[in-house]
Amino acid sequence: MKIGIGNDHVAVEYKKEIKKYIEEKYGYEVINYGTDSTERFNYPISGEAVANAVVSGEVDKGIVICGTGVGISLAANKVNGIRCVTCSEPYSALLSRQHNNTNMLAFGARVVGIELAKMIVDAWLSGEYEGGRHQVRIDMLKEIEEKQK
Ligand SMILES: O=C(CO)[C@H](O)[C@H](O)COP(=O)(O)O
Repeated sequence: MKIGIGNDHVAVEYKKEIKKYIEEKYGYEVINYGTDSTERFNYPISGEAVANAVVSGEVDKGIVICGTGVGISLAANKVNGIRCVTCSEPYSALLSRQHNNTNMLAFGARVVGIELAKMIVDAWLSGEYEGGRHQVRIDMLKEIEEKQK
């Protein structure tokens, strides 16, 4: 499993800790698409970079972090094929995998403490898409994307 990770200037140390956590706990390869500098860095750059890596298959899933998780998830969700959830608790993270087949997770370094963020990551990584009745809704999301082309 390969995970792409991205962040802005707000979440540099936070990103490093989440990256290390996933590598050590799961043994997954975590590829960094974010900034390692605390100089102001515009979140759409890394949101789009991780999203492109997910849709191209360069990585299997993506995790993106900014101050609130909002801006960077908006950027990711602009890329066709991305379903990025912004979470501040584990329940939605898990259900977003089971029902919405999310391929990216976002959270806010200014919102969610690092230990809660690890619980959100655990819930999200453990969730398996259930398909069935949910697939028609995923197909409808795809249709919305197609209509925009
Ligand atoms: O949360 C964010 C986007 O949703 C950004 O991290 C936040 O807007 C950055 O703010 P500033 O430039 O004041 O550090």
